[in-house]
Amino acid sequence: MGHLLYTLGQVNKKTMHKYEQESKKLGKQSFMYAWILDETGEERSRGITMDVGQSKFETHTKIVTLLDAPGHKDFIPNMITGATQADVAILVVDATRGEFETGFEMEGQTREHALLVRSLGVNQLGVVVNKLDTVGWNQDRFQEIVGKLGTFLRQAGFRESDVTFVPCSGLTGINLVNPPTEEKLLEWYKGPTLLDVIDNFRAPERPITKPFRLSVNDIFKGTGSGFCISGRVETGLVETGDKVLVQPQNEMAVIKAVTIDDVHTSIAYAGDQVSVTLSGIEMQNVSVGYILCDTTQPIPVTSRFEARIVVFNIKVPITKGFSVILHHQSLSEQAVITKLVAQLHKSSGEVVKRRPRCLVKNSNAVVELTTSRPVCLELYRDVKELGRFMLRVGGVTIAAGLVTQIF
Ligand SMILES: Nc1nc2c(ncn2[C@@H]2O[C@H](COP(=O)(O)OP(=O)(O)OP(=O)(O)O)[C@@H](O)[C@H]2O)c(=O)[nH]1
Repeated sequence: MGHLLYTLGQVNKKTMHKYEQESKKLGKQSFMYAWILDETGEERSRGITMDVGQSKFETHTKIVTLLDAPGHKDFIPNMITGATQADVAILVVDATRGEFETGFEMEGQTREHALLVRSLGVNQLGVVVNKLDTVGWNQDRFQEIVGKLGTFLRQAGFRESDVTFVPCSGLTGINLVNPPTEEKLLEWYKGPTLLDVIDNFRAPERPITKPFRLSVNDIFKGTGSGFCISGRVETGLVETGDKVLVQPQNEMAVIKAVTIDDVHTSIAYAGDQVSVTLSGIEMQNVSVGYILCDTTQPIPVTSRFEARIVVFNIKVPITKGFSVILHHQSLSEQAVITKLVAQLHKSSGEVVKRRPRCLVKNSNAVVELTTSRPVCLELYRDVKELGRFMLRVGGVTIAAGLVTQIF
């Protein structure tokens, strides 16, 4: 993605030259493009993304916000933060022999990432089959990956027509932005570049007529009075001067300023990534994961709710009293599965068993959850974006869920 941004002119030559020199000094020159999005010293020295990097670029038909999410399994909570804000996703796999296989095995991250983005509501996917230069642009290798991953993605709930595979080399830049000149690739590939794939995504519909909700992803001191929070407007719209309710804190605040991409604006709509300056509330009373919302139609706050869950490939069956971490937007909160209400048929959704003793891998169920502190949730049928969540245990995602009832 760093190389794509550079080719699109989003990074100036001087900065790129600096990254090249500095990465060379550390013996990590091959990471010079990764440094465009990995900005912290630790990310650069370890050579991995840890937090969500954000940047912007344009295609023929769209202005795109890129959220570069970490791939390493230690940073899945950050990846979830990125994925919950995403309309579409690009899944990058390494075509090098052995590397794709490692990522695709049971414990690898390729499956988990694909399942997570699908469970979080992303249904259009571009799959970058990267590093094809390491296998001499071999068509059979590309097809092998398309075959294996394609089958898995269909099982994960992606429609075949919504998934596009694209052969690339992030290092050399081949087939990222410009049509390839590499002879070995041209022999068999006539498809889109990565930028074309992004340009061809359908723009999602924005729920701008629903009551205002903004999920807080970051909090920081601004330059003037008050402080700033950044996040995505999930539903509705927000204007400078608006009074908003900060939940679950149940405190009022005033929007002093709204900025999108560092430019002041008076109004922001559902789907916009924004920073807003808040006043009338103490900075320490706002946390990541909180929701700013409409004062007359506030978001429900609860510690007990019912949900339909899809259980992933777990080793230990889920029983009543099971402790989990609930991931909802940017929030992670301790929770307990307090009731196993019913086990459902995987495809029809009909109840196959009431009050099951346990839930095994790959099953569907209705459960009741209790969180240790109140959280902001919506019913999935009212606001999809705020009615979804993930459950994790010991660093592993065990289930994805939809809120069906709030108590
Ligand atoms: N040979 C080759 N190497 C590549 C290619 N793309 C990336 N690399 C190298 O792979 C390494 C990892 O690149 P990153 O961009 O940090 O990979 P990432 O997938 O973002 O990894 P995380 O930051 O952990 O999510 C760097 O040394 C890159 O130069 C490619 O197409 N061909």
